[in-house]
Amino acid sequence: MHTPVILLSGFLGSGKTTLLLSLIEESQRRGLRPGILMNELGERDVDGHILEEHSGVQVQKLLDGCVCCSRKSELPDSLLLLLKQRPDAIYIELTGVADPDEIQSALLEPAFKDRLRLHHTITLVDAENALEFASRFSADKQLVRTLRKQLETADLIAVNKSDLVSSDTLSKIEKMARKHNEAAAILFTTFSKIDFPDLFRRIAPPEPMPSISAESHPGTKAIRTDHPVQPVHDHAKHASTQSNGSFSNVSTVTLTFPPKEHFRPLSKERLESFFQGWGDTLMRAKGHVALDLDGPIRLVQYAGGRTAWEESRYPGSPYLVCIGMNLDKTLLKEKWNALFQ
Ligand SMILES: Nc1nc2c(ncn2[C@@H]2O[C@H](COP(=O)(O)OP(=O)(O)OP(=O)(O)O)[C@@H](O)[C@H]2O)c(=O)[nH]1
Repeated sequence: MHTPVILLSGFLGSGKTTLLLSLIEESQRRGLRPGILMNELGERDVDGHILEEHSGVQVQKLLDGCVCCSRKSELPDSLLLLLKQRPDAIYIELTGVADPDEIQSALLEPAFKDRLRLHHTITLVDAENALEFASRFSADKQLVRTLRKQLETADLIAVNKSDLVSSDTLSKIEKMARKHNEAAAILFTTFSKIDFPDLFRRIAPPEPMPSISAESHPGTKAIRTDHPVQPVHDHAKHASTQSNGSFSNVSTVTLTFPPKEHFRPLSKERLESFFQGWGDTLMRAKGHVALDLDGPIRLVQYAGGRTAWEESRYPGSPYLVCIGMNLDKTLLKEKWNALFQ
């Protein structure tokens, strides 16, 4: 029997974890047992903790690098571990700078081709920022190419964060996505809410369905399912550009909080302007942070230039993961330390 696999792709902060959480919750409602694999660029597992906290599921994690290149050799073992749990489906959240092609070809390796089938590759697009990506990241050709590959390889493109933009912008994004992918269904989503009944068809074994259609914007096409995956073997080239477990010019820095005696309370506004101060070089920040010594730990998410705050039950020491392009790590750490002086 082939276990269906859903790949979740899309740039940093586009809404992959939000979608994964919904997929898990919907699976639980349907009595399905999913196996989850999360890949994070950073060495700390912010998203895995969010998922475990909200859904109670165990998540298989690959941290500190990208599963499509520097962590690629670990993918088979992770998949085998997941298969041992006999899941009804496997959901894999890729990093924001991963090329889904590489994972699709890994599923065709002899160890998996009779055990796994690609059910969907969903690429999330951050509607508020997607139109500027090519010019904003023009210094990093490989990143721009990867973002294009994320569109090209999807069979479902979810233009997410559509609450933050006008319908005119959505139309422009649809055109841009269509230019790279003629066949994918294109949906417009808020908080990654996509049409679950369609997505879940053919995961539940007793419900065979010949084809799947997506609730879509006018002009979108049906989702192709179980589409043939062509092996692509340029990951060696991809991996050779790696340094410090990061993709091209994208790297991560984990910031920790000072000890009690050096801790000075931090306001939300100060932390938000710390993020803003880096301009486009800081693409994403997320972590479980402490604003004062006796207050609660909070989850902070900086993505696409916006900061969101949520409650957190994270039991460990606070930290913040920063992901950026050409990040000056020394300066970042210096400015971080200065926040507490
Ligand atoms: N306004 C708005 N915010 C959203 C939407 N979808 C997700 N977010 C927020 O955007 C932030 C990033 O969402 P995630 O789901 O963590 O994005 P991601 O793609 O998993 O991020 P990485 O794994 O770091 O690449 C979070 O604060 C979400 O709550 C949306 O449709 N509208």
